[in-house]
Amino acid sequence: MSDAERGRSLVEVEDLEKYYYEQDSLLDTLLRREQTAVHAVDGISFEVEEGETLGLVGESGCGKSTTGETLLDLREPTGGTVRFDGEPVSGRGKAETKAFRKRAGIVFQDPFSSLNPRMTIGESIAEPLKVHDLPASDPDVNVVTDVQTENLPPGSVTVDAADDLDTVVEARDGTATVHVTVRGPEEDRGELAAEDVTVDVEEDVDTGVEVRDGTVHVRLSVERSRRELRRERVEELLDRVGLSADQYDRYPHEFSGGQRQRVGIARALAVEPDFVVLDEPVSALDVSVQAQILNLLDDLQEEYGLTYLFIAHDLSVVRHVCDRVAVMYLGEIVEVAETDALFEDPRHPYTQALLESVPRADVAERDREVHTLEGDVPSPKNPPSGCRFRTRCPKVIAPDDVDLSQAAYREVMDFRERVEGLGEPLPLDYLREEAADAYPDVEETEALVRYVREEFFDHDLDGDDRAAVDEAVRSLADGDEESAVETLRERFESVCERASPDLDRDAERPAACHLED
Ligand SMILES: Nc1ncnc2c1ncn2[C@@H]1O[C@H](COP(=O)(O)OP(=O)(O)OP(=O)(O)O)[C@@H](O)[C@H]1O
Repeated sequence: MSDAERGRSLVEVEDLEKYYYEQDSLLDTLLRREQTAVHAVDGISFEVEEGETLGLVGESGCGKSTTGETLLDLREPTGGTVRFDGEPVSGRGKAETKAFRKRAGIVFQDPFSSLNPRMTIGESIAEPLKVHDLPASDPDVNVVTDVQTENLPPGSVTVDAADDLDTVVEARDGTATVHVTVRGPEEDRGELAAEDVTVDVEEDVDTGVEVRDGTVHVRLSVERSRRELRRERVEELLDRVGLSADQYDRYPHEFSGGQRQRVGIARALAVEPDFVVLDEPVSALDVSVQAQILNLLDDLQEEYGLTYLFIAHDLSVVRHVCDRVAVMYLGEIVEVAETDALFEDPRHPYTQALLESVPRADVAERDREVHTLEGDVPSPKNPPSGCRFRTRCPKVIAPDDVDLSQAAYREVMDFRERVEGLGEPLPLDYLREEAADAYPDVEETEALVRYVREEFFDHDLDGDDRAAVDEAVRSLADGDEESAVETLRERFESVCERASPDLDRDAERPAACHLED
């Protein structure tokens, strides 16, 4: 979509936090220890503009689904606000919540587990219609008729349309127009009777004709029951999502993954929402089917003027679908950009690393050096200080007087983490034994110093860098962990661990990285 078409924020997220609390063990419960908070979403702000598709990407466990579910008021936020069309989504009354649920829906990754296996797919799609008592007439919609007459004198026809015709006639800009043609007999047979008149209506409405005093009175109405109307609506939806009306009575297990996802989409669209969270809608599907579903989502967006939040871990999917992309890491948004800008010039090292791991079709590109992301996302129970990506970042900023390659600096940082008890603990007794075996003629502590340097550092350390590491190992040998931590911190502490970089949303290219400061 063009920039001119976008602009108004439909969803506004401000400092949103969602923590999960879980007791670690039975012992914690018995001792009434304080619960550990899982910082799934930790202070994010962004907006989704009307009519756009905003991508939300990041590795598994970064908090994408939690964000989507909190946006839809399916989870209560721990802090911050979500506004939909200017109104806060949580803490509202029953009626307002119901009205919001009609306007905002979700498509899940796995349509099989989100569809009730005991319901036919028609029933599944009809369910939200039932909940919202639909189809129903909208009092704000004006029903009008567009009448053509044939073989009848001017002014001899009146057409009366019931107010609720908008339940079956699609409204555009607040008006539902019914197109009617009323025909009289080809030849004049004297006095006109109702049987001589035919009424054709383009839309699917019921008609009644009476002739009184030479005037034809046509009545347009909907005579079908709500149940019949629902079935019709579901059949239309099935057709619209690429299935067929006669599949209404089939069960989910009779469908392929792609077909089930089409059902999931029809179910989400049944109540004609404005906003849909697509939570990894194609991740569970074969690659060949993915494109079909993405095309369908695209067509439906165009047709119904939908706004999407598209959650994905796979950047390659996002590229062709999203107008803008927000990149999430460990509960935070680290970069937001227009899709093309993000792919052509990613600013945050995490975005760069995610892009590096996207497989390229291009043969020339396949040979390029790939720095895929190493390790896992750290636990959101105890996120790293400062920049959360720093423990895996290939561009951590060393202090000015530390002149080490990034690889050497990374080794120091990883070692420091272990000394600080954040990574895997150092097996000190084992290292002592190994050091004594390796250097039997060297004093015990000095042997450990040498051994640790050899074991943990592939890159050479010189001068003050080496002195700081050696000094820290001596402190460890003395059982003084605190001094070891302090010595290493004094020499090597990075701005990336000291301060959390902000995402300046007013910047031309917002990226929460100290390299952008
Ligand atoms: N109900 C819960 N209780 C406790 N922790 C939870 C709960 N739901 C999610 N989490 C944790 O919150 C973090 C964020 O999870 P979330 O599912 O939102 O991430 P995600 O980016 O969507 O990942 P995925 O793609 O794997 O779903 C994870 O560490 C997850 O383990």
